Amino acid sequence: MSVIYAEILAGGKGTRMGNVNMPKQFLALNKKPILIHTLEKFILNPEFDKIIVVSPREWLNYTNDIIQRYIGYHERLVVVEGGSDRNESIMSGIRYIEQTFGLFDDDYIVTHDSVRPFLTHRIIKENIELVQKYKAVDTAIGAIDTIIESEDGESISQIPKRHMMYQGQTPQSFHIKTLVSSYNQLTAAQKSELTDACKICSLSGIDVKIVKGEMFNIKITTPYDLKVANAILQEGIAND
Ligand SMILES: Nc1ccn([C@@H]2O[C@H](COP(=O)(O)OP(=O)(O)OP(=O)(O)O)[C@@H](O)[C@H]2O)c(=O)n1
Ligand SMILES: O=P(O)(O)OC[C@@H](O)[C@@H](O)[C@@H](O)CO
Repeated sequence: MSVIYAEILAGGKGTRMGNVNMPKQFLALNKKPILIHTLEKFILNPEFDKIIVVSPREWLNYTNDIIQRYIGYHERLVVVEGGSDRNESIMSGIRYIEQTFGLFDDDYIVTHDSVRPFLTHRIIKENIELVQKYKAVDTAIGAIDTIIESEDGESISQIPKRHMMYQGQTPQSFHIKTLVSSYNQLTAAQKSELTDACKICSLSGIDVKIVKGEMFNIKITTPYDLKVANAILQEGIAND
């Protein structure tokens, strides 16, 4: 019997959001913290046995307070301390699972950026379905613009075929033991270059399947993104 965990990544500082008084995942979107918008999507899916929120150490109490205020006590929800970078935060949540419940061969985890509040129930459902078959799943949208690669930021090194290019989103979902064993094989240098979690598996030669994302499943990173997010809400663009 599979156990499906959700891990909501809220352990960042949000530096690209500029001079705000709190990490961006706690900023209000239509009078409710971004994190709460995201959490509500996961709570609505009964397939998650546990929903783990990873938060910066100095914001743990605040995270629990806003959950209490906007959601109330929820037996499947738990807040634990994140890590020094995004993948260390993922591993921190997995350490909590191992220490609290143990790790078993049919344990899976759906990891998601807390600052992507517009993910849909379809995306969640397809991640849960595919990860139990294929061990690693990414959520991505086909590139709209032509992607160019530049090694020096001044001239183009190559222009890949656009129809083969995608932009990664989240959720990113994994067979937990596969993710952990792949991560433990990486060097510090390999880990430092990662900007997502699926590359942990692809570097180990594991086939990572793709779930189709949505253009509106944006990651709120800069003040511009926050304006876009408000427009998405006001215009009712994000539909399930
Ligand atoms: N140590 C970290 C770093 C990031 N994240 C989470 O990973 C998601 C995507 O990361 P990003 O958008 O880069 O968030 P920040 O690292 O907070 O942003 P910045 O790079 O601007 O500081 C966010 O929900 C963030 O909270 C995390 O859980 N733990
Ligand atoms: O931590 P950062 O926000 O810099 O990057 C995270 C992104 O890479 C992640 O949200 C997806 O794009 C992964 O495909």
